[in-house]
Amino acid sequence: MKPRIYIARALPEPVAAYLEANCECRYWQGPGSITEEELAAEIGDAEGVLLTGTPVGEKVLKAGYKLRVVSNLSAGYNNLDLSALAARRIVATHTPYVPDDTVADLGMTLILATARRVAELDRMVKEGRWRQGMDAELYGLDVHHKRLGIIGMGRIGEAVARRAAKGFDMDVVYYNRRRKPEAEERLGIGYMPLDELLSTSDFVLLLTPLTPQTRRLIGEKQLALMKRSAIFINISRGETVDEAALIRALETRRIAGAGLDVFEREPLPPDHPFTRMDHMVALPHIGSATAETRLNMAFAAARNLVRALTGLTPIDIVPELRA
Ligand SMILES: NC(=O)C1=CN([C@@H]2O[C@H](COP(=O)(O)OP(=O)(O)OC[C@H]3O[C@@H](n4cnc5c(N)ncnc54)[C@H](OP(=O)(O)O)[C@@H]3O)[C@@H](O)[C@H]2O)C=CC1
Ligand SMILES: O=CC(=O)O
Repeated sequence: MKPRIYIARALPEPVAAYLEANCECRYWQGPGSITEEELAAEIGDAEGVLLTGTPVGEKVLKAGYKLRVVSNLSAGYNNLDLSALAARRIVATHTPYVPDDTVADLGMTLILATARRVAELDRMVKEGRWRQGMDAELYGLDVHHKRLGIIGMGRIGEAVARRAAKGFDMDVVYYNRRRKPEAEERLGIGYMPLDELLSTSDFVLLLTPLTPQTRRLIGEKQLALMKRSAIFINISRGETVDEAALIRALETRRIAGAGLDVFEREPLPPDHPFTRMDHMVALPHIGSATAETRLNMAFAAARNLVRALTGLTPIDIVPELRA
C-alpha cells in the first residue's frame, strides 16, 4: 500500500506526478498559503506532509496522529517546532544546497540595486521625471572594492562571498560563531567580531537562520554601530532584525539604505513605512524564486519525503534531528 501524504502547497506538474506514482496524495485546495489552523484541520491520517513555511508544532502534530515525515520545501526551517518533532520521533527534512547560487544572485542583486538606486531611478524614468543631465543628488555608490560584511557565512554566505570577492573585487569579511579557516583561504575573506564588522563594512548582509539566538540579532545598538553611508541587506528572515529599529535608522538616515527580501510580516502590509521609502528596495521573499531552482527544490523535497516514508534515509534531515 502506498503511504498517504498531504501536499500543502502548489507543485510543478512533474513533481506532483512523481509523488502520485509513489504515494496516495491529498492536496490543499484553498487559495494562498495554508495556515497552521487549516493544516491541522486538513492533515487527517496523512503519514507525510510537504509544505513551505507553515508552522508545524503541537497543533498540527496533535491533529496529524499518523504523521511520520515533514518535508519542508525551503532551506530555512524556522517554522518547525524541533522539540515537538523530536519528542514524537518525526523526521523533518529541508532543501539546502539546491538554492545556494540563486539566493546568492539575489543577494548581489540587492547590493547592486540599493547602491545604484535601480528601483528608484526606474520609477523616475517611467513616470516621466527624467530631465536632461543627471543631478549629483541622484548619484549612487560604488560596489566594487568596498567592504562587504556577511553575518552568517554558511552555504549561501559562501556563494555570495565568492561573487563579491571574485566578481566585484569586494573586500569580504564575515561573522559566524565558528571560524572557517578553509573558506577564508579558498575565498580570500577575513573573519571579524560582529561589532567590528558592523562598524567597518560598507554593505552588511544578514544570512543567518532564524533561531532563538538570531532573533533580532540586528537592533538599535547594532544599527548605531554601522557607518552612516552603509547599506543593510537582509535575505535571511524578517525576524532576525528589529524592524522598528531599522525603520527608525532609515527614517533618520542613520544608515544610507536597505535592501530587504524578508519581513517580520509577509506579505508586507500596503501601508507599511517601508513602502514610503525611496532609499530601500523591497522584494517579496523571492530569494530562490527562479523556475529552475524552484523545480529542483520541489523535486528535492518530494524525494526526501518518499525516501523517508519508504524506509530509506532522506538526504536532507534537518541537522538538529539527525541521529
Ligand atoms: N530569502 C530567501 O528566499 C532565502 C532565505 N534563506 C535563509 O538563509 C538562511 C541561511 O541559509 P544557508 O546558508 O543555507 O544556511 P547555513 O546553515 O549553511 O548557514 C548559516 C550560517 O549562519 C551561522 N549562524 C548560525 N547561528 C548564528 C549566530 N547565532 N550568530 C552568528 N552566525 C550564526 C552559521 O555558522 P555558525 O553555526 O558557526 O554560527 C552558518 O555559517 C536560511 O536559514 C534561511 O533563513 C535561505 C534560502 C532562501
Ligand atoms: O526562504 C526560503 C528558504 O528556502 O529558506
